[in-house]
Amino acid sequence: MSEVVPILAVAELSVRIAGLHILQGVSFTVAPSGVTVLLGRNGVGKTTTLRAILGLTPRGGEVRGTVRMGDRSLAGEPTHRLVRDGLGYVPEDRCVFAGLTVTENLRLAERRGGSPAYDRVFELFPELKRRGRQRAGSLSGGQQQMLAIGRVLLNDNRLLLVDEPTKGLAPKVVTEVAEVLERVAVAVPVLLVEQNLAVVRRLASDAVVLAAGRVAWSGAADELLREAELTRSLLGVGVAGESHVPLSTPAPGSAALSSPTDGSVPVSSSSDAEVAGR
Ligand SMILES: Nc1ncnc2c1ncn2[C@@H]1O[C@H](COP(=O)(O)OP(=O)(O)OP(=O)(O)O)[C@@H](O)[C@H]1O
Repeated sequence: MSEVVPILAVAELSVRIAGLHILQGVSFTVAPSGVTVLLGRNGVGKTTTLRAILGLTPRGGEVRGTVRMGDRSLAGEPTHRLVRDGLGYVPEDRCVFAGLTVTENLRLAERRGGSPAYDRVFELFPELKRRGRQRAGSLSGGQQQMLAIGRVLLNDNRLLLVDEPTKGLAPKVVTEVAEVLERVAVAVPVLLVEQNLAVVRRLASDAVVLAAGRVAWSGAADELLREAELTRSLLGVGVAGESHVPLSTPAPGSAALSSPTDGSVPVSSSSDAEVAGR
């Protein structure tokens, strides 16, 4: 059987910011299709990993290691070039332009665009078409998330990096976002940071778990989710038969200061399967 060539290969990635050694030799690959999920307790460095891949480490930060997309090294490449060449990014805080309309937000993001691209986005998100003249700042959190995802889909992507798209959203909207990502991932591989294990269960084929600045586990997502003890030890949560799946316990030794009750905790529900629409 021929070996699957990853779309992205991260090797020995180390990031130091403000004296903190946040990533300490992280290595993993992203499959050329489907969803690879990056997991870990709060503050272990999931966002830092995505941002390092994109060349968005803050000024003064130190990045070591290699990142390759296909046969190309991404190290030292400016972010705008990576994006132009097909690395799409949906950031955690969505970053829509609040004072601009939905249509203006989409226009700003478009590199190639054209009506087929808009048709594709509006087919996935009919609401964006209906709300074209509404200011993005007045959209609900779920609608802003749809705009953030729709915006990146206006362009041709080889890989999408999506950071906690369901954070802070109501269960029904979590389901809608999961459905959209499922459809998106048919065409484009996705590296997804996600805290909601019901969404992970629905979408992810592969999983990478970070702990204390390193990869603590990687493999098939269903294997991780099947092993309650493994999930508990890596993520601090139980899965099988449990009603909800918060991953909000800071990693031991992590520099995280984030609060488990800061509103960013993953959605809880009497049925996590229900939350993810399955
Ligand atoms: N610019 C920065 N300056 C100082 N510390 C930072 C900076 N960026 C990240 N950190 C610290 O690095 C650690 C990892 O942060 P990161 O946002 O990558 O974690 P995360 O796994 O995405 O967390 P969460 O699940 O809470 O979003 C945290 O302790 C954070 O406080």
